[in-house]
Amino acid sequence: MSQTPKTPAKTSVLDRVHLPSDMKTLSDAELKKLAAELRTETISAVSETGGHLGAGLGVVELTVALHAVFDAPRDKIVWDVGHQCYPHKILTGRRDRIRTLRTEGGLSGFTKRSESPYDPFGAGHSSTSISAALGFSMGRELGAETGDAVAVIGDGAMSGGMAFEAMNHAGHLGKRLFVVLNDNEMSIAPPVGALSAYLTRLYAEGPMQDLKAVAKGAVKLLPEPFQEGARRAKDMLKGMAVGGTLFEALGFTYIGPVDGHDLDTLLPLLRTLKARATGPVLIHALTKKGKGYAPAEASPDRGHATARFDVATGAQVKAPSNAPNYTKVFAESLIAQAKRDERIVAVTAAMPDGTGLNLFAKQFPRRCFDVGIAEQHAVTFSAGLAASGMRPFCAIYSTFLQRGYDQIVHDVAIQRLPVRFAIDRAGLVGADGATHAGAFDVGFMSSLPGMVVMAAADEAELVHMVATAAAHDEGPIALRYPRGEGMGVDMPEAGQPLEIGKGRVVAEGARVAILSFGTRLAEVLKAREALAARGLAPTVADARFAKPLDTDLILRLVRDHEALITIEEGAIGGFGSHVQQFLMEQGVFDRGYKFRAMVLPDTFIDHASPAAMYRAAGMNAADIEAKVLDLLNVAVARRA
Ligand SMILES: Cc1ncc(C[n+]2csc(CCOP(=O)(O)OP(=O)(O)O)c2C)c(N)n1
Ligand SMILES: CC(=O)[C@@H](O)[C@H](O)COP(=O)(O)O
Ligand SMILES: [Mg+2]
Repeated sequence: MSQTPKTPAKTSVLDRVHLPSDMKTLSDAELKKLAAELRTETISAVSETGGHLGAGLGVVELTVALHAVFDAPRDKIVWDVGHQCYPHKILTGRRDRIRTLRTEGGLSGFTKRSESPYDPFGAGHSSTSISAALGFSMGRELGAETGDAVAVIGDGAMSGGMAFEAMNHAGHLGKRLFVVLNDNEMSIAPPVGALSAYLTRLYAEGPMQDLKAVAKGAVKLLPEPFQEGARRAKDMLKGMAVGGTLFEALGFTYIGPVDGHDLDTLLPLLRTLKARATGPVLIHALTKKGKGYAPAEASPDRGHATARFDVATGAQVKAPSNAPNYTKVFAESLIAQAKRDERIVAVTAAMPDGTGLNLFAKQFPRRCFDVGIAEQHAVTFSAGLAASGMRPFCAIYSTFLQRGYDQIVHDVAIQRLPVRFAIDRAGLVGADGATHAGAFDVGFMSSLPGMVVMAAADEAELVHMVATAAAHDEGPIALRYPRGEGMGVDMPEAGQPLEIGKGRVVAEGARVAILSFGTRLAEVLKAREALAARGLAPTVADARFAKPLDTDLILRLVRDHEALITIEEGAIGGFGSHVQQFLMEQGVFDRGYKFRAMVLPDTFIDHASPAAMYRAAGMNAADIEAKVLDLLNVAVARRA
């Protein structure tokens, strides 16, 4: 294992590199030095900001080699997911802002087109890079002013269906395209699946190839004088069970596996390929997640993501928690339900820790499935499980569930199968920003006939909602809950199924009613306190369900109040829209009734702290208070 780097470090070569063009005059020896300095700089930056660490450390040499050989931004280097792009950002004119990563107004933690011409394609979700790179490649064929296209994709992301759809198409088109498969034998958790086993076999059965042996794969691509030597290298390797068959069958020239940390291999290989390749090429590079930083290398997720940390010890600076987080409450509630109902099974798409299903898997290893980064499959697989008589909880972050929408419609909802969707990270997530915000699930789930959609107002409600989902055999049901800590409320001994489609009144008041869906309830109650001080305490209700709506409750609130406000942490087209539609059909607006729906603004909110995002979204107690006062035509002093 490598040693923890000492700081402060000298960065004499890195200091001379402001853009990749500055690397063109560096010798290979200097490029090696650059890689070492880049690694130190990455560790130092992430220690101050927190963020994705392990993936970036694993691609330091690849990043240096790609930028040394290719000509970005004319050549398009497309990073899959984008969580490994911090070293790339440092080399592409953003070193001076690298310590602003993932903070308000600072650099994004992913690639982002609006941030730099060196980020030709934005990311955050996985398995998109080959499709995007192929788009650039074909754009060039059709006359677009662009250079080579290079996709850098991890072994985890390669398990996503889109990657294969893209390779299938690229192989068919047969045009020049580079895919670097960055194989570190890790996703966030250890990778699962036959593909992962296949990749392992590719190098377990044959040694890692040095440049000479790599010529086996690249033989057609090497300059004529070298081809004979390369052929000999190939002959030497004959009989060795070196693979690449799958990729070759898809129409790619397969090269590898090569040591993705060895610049003596990477640089000449990429130079040769850049000079000679004509069709699609896949370079299989073996790397280590967390490479070069002992605490990251030693961590079970190889340092995937981290809070701020002390570089010398690796100790992370974490805020103390005051309440259990929603993910853990979900997992423990599900375990309790699964003890009573052996039909309950759980499905995650490569996020066992993130969804809490790692805890479920410990208790019920045979009843928990990690399907890899394959949300579409996760949904239809769950539908199949449900059709077989099982009762699957398909636990997927809101943002990643977007991938499986047709499957939710076609395979689950139309067939009314009892799949239970546990939608974690629903709402604003903070530092991961717009790509990871759970903004749309209420809209896309509650527009489906027969779907039951719940949102937990606090962690105790979540326990009851898991019980509700477990008891709901009639069709699909979804429960949403946010990232992070609960409210610190008293927890029930056991979850009790809620009556489907019924909300609850939390506090009686007058004139205005606020109907909350989800965890903004706490802010609503804060606003109520402030309004009470003015003698304007509103009635507050928790809808619990966006579908079916509690129409009795809504009509009662309308009947007894001058105005109704809904609030949810979701985009336009969700709970508030359904309430509005209902009231419209009832003719309530014909009488000039006052109604407002507080939803996330119609913009993608950039990364920031959750508090700043709520401020930007106008979702805080002060905003709710202002909305009530506005509806009641109460003049207030303008806030600074
Ligand atoms: C569609 C989608 N699902 C899940 C994720 C969460 N996620 C981010 S990185 C990652 C693992 C990626 O593994 P790999 O591609 O091998 O990259 P590595 O971190 O190993 O470098 C996962 C599951 C995501 N970003 N996008
Ligand atoms: C890159 C990626 O998609 C994940 O690593 C994501 O950042 C995880 O988010 P959580 O921290 O909310 O699990
Ligand atoms: Mg990986």
